[in-house]
This record gives sequence, structure tokens and C-alpha cells, in this order.
Amino acid sequence: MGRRDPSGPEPQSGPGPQSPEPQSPGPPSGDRRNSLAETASRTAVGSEQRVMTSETSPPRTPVSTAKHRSRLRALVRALLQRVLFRALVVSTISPTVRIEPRVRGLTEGFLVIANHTSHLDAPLIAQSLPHRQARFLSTGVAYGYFFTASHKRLFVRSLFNAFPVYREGSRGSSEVPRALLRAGVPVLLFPEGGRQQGRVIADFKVGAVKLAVDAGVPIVPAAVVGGFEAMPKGANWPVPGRPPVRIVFGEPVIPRPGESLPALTARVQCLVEELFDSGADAIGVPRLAHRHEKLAPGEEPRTATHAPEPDKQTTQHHWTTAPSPRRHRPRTRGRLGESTDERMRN
Ligand SMILES: CCCCCCCCCCCCCCCC(=O)OC[C@@H](O)COP(=O)(O)O
Repeated sequence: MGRRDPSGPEPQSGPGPQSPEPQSPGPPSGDRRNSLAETASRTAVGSEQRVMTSETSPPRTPVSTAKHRSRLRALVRALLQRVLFRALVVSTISPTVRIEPRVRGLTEGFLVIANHTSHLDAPLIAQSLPHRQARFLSTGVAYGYFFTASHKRLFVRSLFNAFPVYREGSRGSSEVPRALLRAGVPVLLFPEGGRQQGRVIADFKVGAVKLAVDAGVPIVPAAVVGGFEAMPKGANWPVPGRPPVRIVFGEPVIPRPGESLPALTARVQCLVEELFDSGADAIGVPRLAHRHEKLAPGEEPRTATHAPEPDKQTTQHHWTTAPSPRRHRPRTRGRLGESTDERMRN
């Protein structure tokens, strides 16, 4: 797929987020690419390998992750994304966050996979992750939508460390995220291929999961709940009333022995759906209209109707202290001040 090895030598604008870029083919170290991931990768022959499918053919330029790993850019991005843009976000919506503890322990590359209903999703996910995990987070963004106009391209690159995704299926789509993950850079992808309109989650494409498996990095399932109600496709601004939006990060996932890409993709989708419904319960909005039952033979069926309620080891926080309108703030578990809550720490 690659024109050259994406992990090969390239200009260094800074030492990567966790470790230097490897100078030889393959992942940074053998122990980071776990054998289960290799097994899952090998079982994926013939399966769909696209992340989002292209508006146009990608420009054929050499893969470089240097800008994505730049510490200077990360500093500027943190100011833009977590200070300025966050102020805008919390003035228009009421976000709350739940993060499973092991997410905070991630020190190498990982892949966040989330549902997608709104342009709020990417900024909310980036702003909700702890700074350590969000610092170099790089988001896959639709080329035809955000990369063809220079001002949009500058915007998504500056705020989201974005790389283009070609949704019509291009051989070039996977090269950058694969190189990023192998360099230890966290990546955010929306494997549905576009925003959904309603309380639904479309079938995840396996390409995103394949990237994580190939790179030997964990997958962090995530759900953004309330995004559709707050700012659906077609809207350029959130609806009035600071509607609630909840961002939920689940425990990191790695492939099981012998697990195929479709099976792992289905498992991740089920996890995202469970997170969605648990988040919906938490903020008092409807659950998904329907859920997928795509577990492959031999996979463990779900035993719960939704993800477990937050416990004392789960980190929660509200972004703001300012009260928002009552009509959009039903009383929920885990409010600020309870043992499971805390303010956002950076
Ligand atoms: C508080 C007010 C915030 C106002 C606007 C925020 C705009 C942030 C834009 C960030 C966009 C990042 C998108 C990442 C994923 C992506 O590129 O998904 C594709 C869709 O999106 C567009 O395709 P479609 O849903 O098919 O129309």
C-alpha cells in the first residue's frame, strides 16, 4: 500500500510524543506490536480496508509525520484547542465527560474510534481527553470536505492535527495514520464514513481497526452522545440553550487470539454503542434507535443492555461550573462534587 515505508527516516521537527521515530521498517519496537494484533491482521485477508471511502484521488506526496509530532505545533494547538476553542464550545453546549481509568495510562500510540453525528464530535473528543493523551492526537478528516479549501485545511490542521481521509477508497488513505500510529501518535477516526442523522450508528468500516491492528496499538472506543441534537448535519452552530453533550471513553481494546478484523470491528462497534447508551442515560436523552448485533460466531454476546454505570474508579468531569438552562440539564448521576467527578485536568 505504501509508496515507501512510512516509518522510515524523515525530517525531525521534534522527538515524538513518546518515542523517537523508528529508523527501520516496522513499529518502534517489537514488543509494541503484540502478537494478537498480528494474528488479527493476518486473518483479515480480503476484508474491507478503507477507513472512509474519496472525494478525489490523494496527492502523491511522501508520507511524513514530522509536523504531526512537532512539540511546537502541539503547544500552539493546545492553546487554540483547549483554551480558545474550548471557551467557545462551553459557551454554546454543556459537555460532560466519562473516561475509563486505563485511558489515562496510555503512553504510546492508540486509536480512538467514535460515532459521528456532528462537527462537534472531533473538538469534543480532543478537548475531553487528558492533555497527555490529547497532546499529539491526530484526527482523520474528510479530504473533500475540509482539505480542498485552504482556510478549512488550515483550520483542521491547526486545531485537530488533521490528516486527510479519502472517502472514495484510495490506496493513499491509510499511509499517514499507519505511520502516525507506528510513531506513537494517537489517532482519532470516525469509521462510519460520515455524520449520521439521528440516534443511529452506521456499520463501522474495518479499515480503522485494521490500522490499529497493523500498528499493534490499542483501540479506545468512544461515544459522543447528544451531538446530533446539539448540532446536526446541516447546522453551522449549536442550537440555543446549551444542550447537553456527553463524551464517553471506554477501556482500551486489543484483539483477542484469533479474532478476525470483522469480528474485532463488530466488537468495537458494540462497545461504542454500549457507551452511547450509557451516556444517553446519564444525560437523559434517548438511547440509540437500534443496536447492531454483529458479533461473529464464538464471540461473547453482550450480557448487559448498556455499559455499566460509572463507578468510583471512573473519572468524570464537567467542563464548566456555570449552570446551564434547567431544561437541558436533567439531574444525572456523577454530578460535580460526587466522588466520581472531578474538574478537567490538563
Ligand atoms: C461551538 C461551535 C463549533 C462550531 C464548528 C466546529 C467545527 C469543527 C469541525 C471539525 C471537523 C472534524 C471532522 C472530522 C471527521 C470528518 O471529516 O467527518 C466528515 C464529516 O464531518 C463531513 O462529511 P459528511 O458528514 O458526510 O457531511
